Amino acid sequence: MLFKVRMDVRLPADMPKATADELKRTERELAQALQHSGKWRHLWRIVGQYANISIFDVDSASELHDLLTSLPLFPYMTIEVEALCRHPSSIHADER
Ligand SMILES: O=C(O)C[C@H]1C=CC(=O)O1
Repeated sequence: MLFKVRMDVRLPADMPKATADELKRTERELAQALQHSGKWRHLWRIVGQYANISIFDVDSASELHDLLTSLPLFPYMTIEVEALCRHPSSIHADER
């Protein structure tokens, strides 16, 4: 199942830089592992915002929920999810 996910990150202004840096480091490690696994198919920065648009390929909505809530930055993110399916006019036959 494909999902489009928008994540907006807002770290508290008074969060120590070392804490923020460690959160971002662990977030990057997990995000890259999930990309290597094929679960996190696309990760795009939204220009000018501390936000991203991502495409996830997971087996269920529950799996996506578990994955998103496991992200180190989850407590500091607002997340919007939209389910996707194949467009009948798409020329990309491999899309599910
Ligand atoms: O920077 C972000 O958009 C938030 C989050 C998503 C991947 C990652 O490494 O951090």
